Amino acid sequence: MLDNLRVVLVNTSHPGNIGSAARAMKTMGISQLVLVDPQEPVDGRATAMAAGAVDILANVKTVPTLAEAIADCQLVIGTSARSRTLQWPMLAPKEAAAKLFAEGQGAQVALVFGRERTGLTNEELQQCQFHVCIPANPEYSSLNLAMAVQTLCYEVRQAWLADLTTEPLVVEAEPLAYPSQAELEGFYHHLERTLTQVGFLREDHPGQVMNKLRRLYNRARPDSVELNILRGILTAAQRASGHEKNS
Ligand SMILES: C[S@@+](CC[C@H](N)C(=O)[O-])C[C@H]1O[C@@H](n2cnc3c(N)ncnc32)[C@H](O)[C@@H]1O
Repeated sequence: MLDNLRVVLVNTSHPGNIGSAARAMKTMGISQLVLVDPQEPVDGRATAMAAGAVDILANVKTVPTLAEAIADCQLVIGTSARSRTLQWPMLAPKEAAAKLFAEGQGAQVALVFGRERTGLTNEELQQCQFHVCIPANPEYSSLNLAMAVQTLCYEVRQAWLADLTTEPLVVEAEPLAYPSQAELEGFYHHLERTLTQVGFLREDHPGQVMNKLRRLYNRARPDSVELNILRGILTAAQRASGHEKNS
């Protein structure tokens, strides 16, 4: 499973932190590192901090947007040191690790970390299905980026180790297939377009409706079949209101 887990670092400002994060990952047996629009590329400072984890840096993937980094992921968990205005489904580190481990057996999963100074933006956090917060000292809860990577990767490793020592469960039902992040984004675009076409959303004044709907669907976590039904409903609503499917 640990091969299906990717650690995503968004817009890092210091290459040394990329190296330290790589080292933290390698000690926990996790190797997929994706950088979203780093302010400085991997360089000698990153290599120095990575120590024996330079292989992770050699295989690092760099992409321009978070959407691209997580498009093929079935589960995306964002990390944050503080609570935001719009509350999102929150997991404790152990719960997040258990989910990443369970779903990572058959699909790509991601753990997303934010900028050293400002963390993840609300828009980035809203692209994640769950948030995880390391319950640190409330008076000083912001860990250094690589320390946060270390702590959460450690929890994932514990989930993996616990599984190695327990008897396999007898699985009777087919596991649910969840849509990828790209399919979910396609649904949200379709939903927003349809709600605008039927006059529920105002293009010039959309407010917080879409963010709240994202939160609602994140809570419900539709599987792939359910998402297709929802898209079918949207298409029918578009047709009934005289709009073409792709208009
Ligand atoms: C130095 S922190 C950024 C702090 C930023 N002021 C904020 O409030 O998000 C850099 C990154 O480390 C991770 N991090 C730090 N402390 C964390 C915590 N207590 N729980 C979860 N993630 C944490 C997050 O990914 C965060 O974006």
